[in-house]
Amino acid sequence: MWTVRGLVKTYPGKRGRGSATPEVRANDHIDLDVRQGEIFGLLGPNGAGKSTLVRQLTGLLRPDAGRVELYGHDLVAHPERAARLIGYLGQESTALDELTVALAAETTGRLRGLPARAARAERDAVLDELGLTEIAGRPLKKLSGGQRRLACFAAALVGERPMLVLDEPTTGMDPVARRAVWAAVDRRRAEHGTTVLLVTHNVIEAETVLDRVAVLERGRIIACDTPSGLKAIVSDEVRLDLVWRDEAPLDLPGIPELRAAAETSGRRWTLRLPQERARAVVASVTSGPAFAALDDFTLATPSLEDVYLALGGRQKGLVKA
Ligand SMILES: Nc1ncnc2c1ncn2[C@@H]1O[C@H](COP(=O)(O)OP(=O)(O)OP(=O)(O)O)[C@@H](O)[C@H]1O
Repeated sequence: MWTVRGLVKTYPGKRGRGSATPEVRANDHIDLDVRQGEIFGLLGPNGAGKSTLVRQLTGLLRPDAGRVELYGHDLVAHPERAARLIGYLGQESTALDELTVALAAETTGRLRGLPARAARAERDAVLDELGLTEIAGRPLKKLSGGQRRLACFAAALVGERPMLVLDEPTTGMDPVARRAVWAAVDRRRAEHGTTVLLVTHNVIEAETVLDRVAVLERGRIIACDTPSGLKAIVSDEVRLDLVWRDEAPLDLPGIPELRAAAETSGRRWTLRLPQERARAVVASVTSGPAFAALDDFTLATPSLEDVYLALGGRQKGLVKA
């Protein structure tokens, strides 16, 4: 339904004495197929090229090379057609900031071709659905970050589109607002077969809501599958976190070897180990003198972040809760 082939985007470098910047290949031959009715995710660290990809898929940025087709429309040749097919929630909301929550939703509906009465009816229904009725009269710029994000999401829903593109929709939201977002997405999927493309850093959310996910790293897709299919890559591994009370007891046998294998952050050591080995390590640090130096430990099954690292992802901080 959404077909992307060989998409390339390079931002030119800047010349300048002492401040020259090199060109950036933000998308490097991307191929992608998003299917009708699925929630498809783009996961990757800062600067991986997610927003650049999304802006090309929505007709907002022209690719240097490649094809983007949505419902048979060529969006590279006809980017203006994207607006009729896609409800887009970008990272910034500046265009709506001066408006009240109600007016932002209503105006979006009108811009999408709804008659005045229908735009008002949809506005009221969406604000009610998302629990925004009480703050409907307040300007977006006077709301908290999470409230503003929810209001922009509400506006993106008015004037129903078959495709929703959401760039980090739940950033800054509390759990109640997050749940409202995912319930609204689910409802549209069940009632209208809406397809969703979701950009996220949040691996926990990704594992919960996505049908399939593409992992981006420096402009390339390094893996694409269901969350459980991706996790099968590292299924024999577990993550062991050790938190030391004070200094780690490096004088004890085995501890220096653990440190060499661990990713360390202050008193916390994170190890990704085969299950057998993890069991042996837990047995050794929870008995004898090492235990006295240990403050806490946790064993966890792999997350998409572990998959990202196993695939050769280099940047820490994929997770942004
Ligand atoms: N307008 C621009 N001009 C020059 N370089 C850009 C521009 N926009 C993005 N880039 C660069 O292109 C690369 C990809 O950026 P992009 O915003 O697509 O990444 P992202 O995965 O969406 O990151 P984030 O998670 O931080 O939003 C980065 O190296 C970024 O610095």
